[in-house]
Amino acid sequence: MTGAGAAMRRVLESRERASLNGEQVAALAELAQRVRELNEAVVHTEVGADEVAAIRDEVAALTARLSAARREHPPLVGVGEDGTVRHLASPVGGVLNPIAPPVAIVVQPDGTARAEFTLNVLYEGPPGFVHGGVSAMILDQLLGVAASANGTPGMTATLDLRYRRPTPHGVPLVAEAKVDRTEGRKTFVDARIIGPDGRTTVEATAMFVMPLR
Ligand SMILES: CCCCC/C=C\C/C=C\C/C=C\C/C=C\CCCC(=O)SCCNC(=O)CCNC(=O)[C@H](O)C(C)(C)COP(=O)(O)OP(=O)(O)OC[C@H]1O[C@@H](n2cnc3c(N)ncnc32)[C@H](O)[C@@H]1OP(=O)(O)O
Repeated sequence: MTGAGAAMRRVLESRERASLNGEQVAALAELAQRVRELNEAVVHTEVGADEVAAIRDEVAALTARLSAARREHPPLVGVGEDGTVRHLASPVGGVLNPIAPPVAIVVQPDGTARAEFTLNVLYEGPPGFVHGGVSAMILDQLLGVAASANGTPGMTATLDLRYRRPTPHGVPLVAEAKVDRTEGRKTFVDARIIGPDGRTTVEATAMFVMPLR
């Protein structure tokens, strides 16, 4: 394992996060997906007030059932040789996190972190378009994964964004990030979101700094 990977492992282990097996992850991921659908249905519903009240009580009862046995911290899965870790409850693409937009990041052989995804109305800012903070969050994650895949993970120290044109929701988007260079504990990464017409909507550059301990 690289020094960076070992450092990441120490950071993660110090937080005493549980690991789940594949079957447990799959079952909880399906639950999270149903809750994601519930979230969207809440935003769009036009059912009457009595039905809203009845559903509210049913949801509260389900929350109570799930809370009958609780972990202190959300679980994580696996730390790879390159220092990467699958953060199951990540707010970006975390399969167990019902508020996470469905952004599955794949690292390509040349080190580019890439994701294809469609955002629904839950992530809307200006009507018809993605909230700028959501774009920033997705790019931060992608930038961080690229830094980790490079064997130089770190904390986001700077994140610069340029919103070139509005990012539409409800249509397929692509985001990609690639390490530009490293300088000691610092890793500089570039990223962008690309709209369905192939034009860049948001550009980002970030500097990640590996904490000393
Ligand atoms: C190894 C563990 C890394 C943890 C990774 C995180 C998550 C793990 C999970 C999954 C991994 C997979 C993918 C990644 C996923 C997502 C990415 C999202 C990441 C985040 O969501 S993360 C949250 C937001 N992020 C913070 O919460 C940072 C708070 N902050 C700090 O934790 C410290 O601030 C830190 C560590 C940044 C630096 O602390 P430090 O003590 O090591 O720094 P120090 O002073 O020694 O500086 C050393 C050199 O960096 C320069 N420098 C430092 N900071 C600078 C700045 N802001 N601007 C310009 N230059 C800066 C100095 O100027 C000096 O430069 P020079 O050497 O040239 O003089």
